Amino acid sequence: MPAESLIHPDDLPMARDALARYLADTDSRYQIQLRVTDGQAGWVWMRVRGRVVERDGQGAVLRIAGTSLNITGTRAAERDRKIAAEVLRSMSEAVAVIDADFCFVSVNPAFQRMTGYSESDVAGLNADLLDSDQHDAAFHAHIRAQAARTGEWSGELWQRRKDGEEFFAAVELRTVHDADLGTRLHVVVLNDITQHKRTEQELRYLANFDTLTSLPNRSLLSERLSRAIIRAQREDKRIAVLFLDLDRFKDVNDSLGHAAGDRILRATATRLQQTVGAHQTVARLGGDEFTIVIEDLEHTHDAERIAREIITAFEAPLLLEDRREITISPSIGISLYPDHSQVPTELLKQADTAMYQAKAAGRRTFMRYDDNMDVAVRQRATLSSALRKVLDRGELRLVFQPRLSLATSRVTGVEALLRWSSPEHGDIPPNDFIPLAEESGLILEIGEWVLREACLVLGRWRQHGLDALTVSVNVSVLQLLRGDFPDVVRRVLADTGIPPGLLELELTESVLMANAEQTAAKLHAFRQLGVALAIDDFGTGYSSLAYLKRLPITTIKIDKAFVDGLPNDTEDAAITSTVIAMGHSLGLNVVAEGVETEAQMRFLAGRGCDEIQGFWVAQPLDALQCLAFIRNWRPDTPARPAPVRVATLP
Ligand SMILES: Nc1nc2c(ncn2[C@@H]2O[C@H](COP(=O)(O)O[C@H]3[C@@H](O)[C@H](n4cnc5c(=O)[nH]c(N)nc54)O[C@@H]3COP(=O)(O)O)[C@@H](O)[C@H]2O)c(=O)[nH]1
Repeated sequence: MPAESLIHPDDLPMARDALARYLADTDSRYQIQLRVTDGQAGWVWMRVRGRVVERDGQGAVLRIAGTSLNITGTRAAERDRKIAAEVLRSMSEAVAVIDADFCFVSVNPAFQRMTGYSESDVAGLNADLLDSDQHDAAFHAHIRAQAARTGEWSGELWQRRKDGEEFFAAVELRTVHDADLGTRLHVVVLNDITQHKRTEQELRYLANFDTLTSLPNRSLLSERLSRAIIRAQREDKRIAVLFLDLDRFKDVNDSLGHAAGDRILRATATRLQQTVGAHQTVARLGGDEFTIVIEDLEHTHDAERIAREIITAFEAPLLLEDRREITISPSIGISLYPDHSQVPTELLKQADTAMYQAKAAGRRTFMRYDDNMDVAVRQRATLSSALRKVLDRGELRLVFQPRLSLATSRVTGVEALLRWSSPEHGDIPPNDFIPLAEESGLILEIGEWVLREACLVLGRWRQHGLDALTVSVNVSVLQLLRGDFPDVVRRVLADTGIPPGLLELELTESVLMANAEQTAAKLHAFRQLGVALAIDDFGTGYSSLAYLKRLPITTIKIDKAFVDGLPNDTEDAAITSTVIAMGHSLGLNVVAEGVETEAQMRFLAGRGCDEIQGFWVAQPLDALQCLAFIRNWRPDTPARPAPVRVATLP
């Protein structure tokens, strides 16, 4: 027993107490651990053991003998072991100690939480029970070989839990030498990073794919196009970039609602991928714009063939997820590597430009890029901005083309046709500026002006006694789908005093068919007003007889394209005869457009066509000329007077 002066003051009470208890026979042996000064600066831990070696006659202790052992080193090692065990126990990372044969020696609680295996489950078993099938045997063998050779391995790999579920783990393996066992042990630390990996994958997906259609987005498209160009350069191949935009998608979206719009976009994505095949890149750039990259082109006309196939594929209605069917057509622009550019962004821009030209050419078609298109695009932009000022500057006017009844030889009505005479750009044909007005939405304002002006002119003519004359006004799809067009018509009729039965609205066949459901309601509203409804350009769309029957149409106007070949072209003759018969069977009035010759007129009269319109009767005339024409017209004139021509744009 060391002298009390040498014992650490904190340990002295415990040492005294232990001695007292031993002497009182409470404890059978005397054994304590305490700090004792070594006489220098520090303290050493001693294990002190003692026992009574001499007593007096009354049994009182006279002498205790014992041993003191310096245990400073052992206590430090013990403390380190305890700390290490506690650290292992409380770690969130799973730790497994495995032997040189890769069999488990011990695992910590986090290992059990992560893998489902407790220490007793795995003790002595090979660590390959965690191997997942996501990696092949060679991969696992490689890790073990490296661990055995270098004493370390770190990386990420799939592991399998006790319940079979797989998890993605970040693994650190270090080999340590166990002096006690005289062997090498591998300490393996595992971190479950499955969630992290999923988030990373989701972020990568979001950065590269369009969430609505699951197609590659603009960023992945650019990457793929760049890679395709490198491949094509190496293999001396061609690439086509097809830029596709759905015709009038905005109107459909606005009228059917955005949920339906989303369904259309998804169905479009599927139709496109099915048409071009899974190996070609179909991407969505946003809105209703899609891009297709066709690799390994043999000939440039292969790109056009594919564009044609896409347009044909869209002739069949898209079946939406809610089982609704909708027909929508695409316009496609094509650019080619290396013919047009070798730069991805340029190719995309050129295909986009060509797509706009396809739209301008009447939609539902494709165009191959050429350098002149850039000039055309600039011209369109200039015209577009000039168009914004037409109404304020009074640059618009109407011309009127008479319509003749074949039964009575009387002029029954006129079609109002819009003209734009710009001081800067000259006379611009409606086929050039109406699509621009539709794109910008200006057609709503312009269309209302046309309607009001046509009714005002008819009102003036009625004062000259032409009180049975009708006026037809062309209506753009945008007017029909957007806003309150039936209210606009009602208001204009009320303001101008025109009886509703004298107004006819002309709608093109493709407009009616592509937006059948939404337009039907509006058409019924017009019919309730008493306004007549004509299908313009009949035969150029895809309307079915059954469908026509369901629409409250009053007139069919046979497109000029079918009249042109009359009377000799057998196909045109058959088509016009059928349309006339079909129209009559549905109780409709049939008008033939673009009649230019007497022979055409006689053929149509022979087939019972009700009315004709065209240069043979008269070109479109300004209001005064037209009034004069109608008033001078003699139904009983045996020989028709020479057709009226105007010097300016018809
Ligand atoms: N939404 C609106 N569209 C309009 C309006 N005004 C015209 N248009 C549409 O523009 C297209 C071109 O029209 P236009 O250049 O006026 O041509 C018309 C006639 O001039 C022409 N026509 C008539 N008869 C003959 C003929 O015998 N030969 C011949 N070569 N051309 C002829 O046809 C056009 C008539 O078109 P349609 O409407 O189909 O009856 C045209 O699509 C117009 O609809 C407007 O105010 N709003």
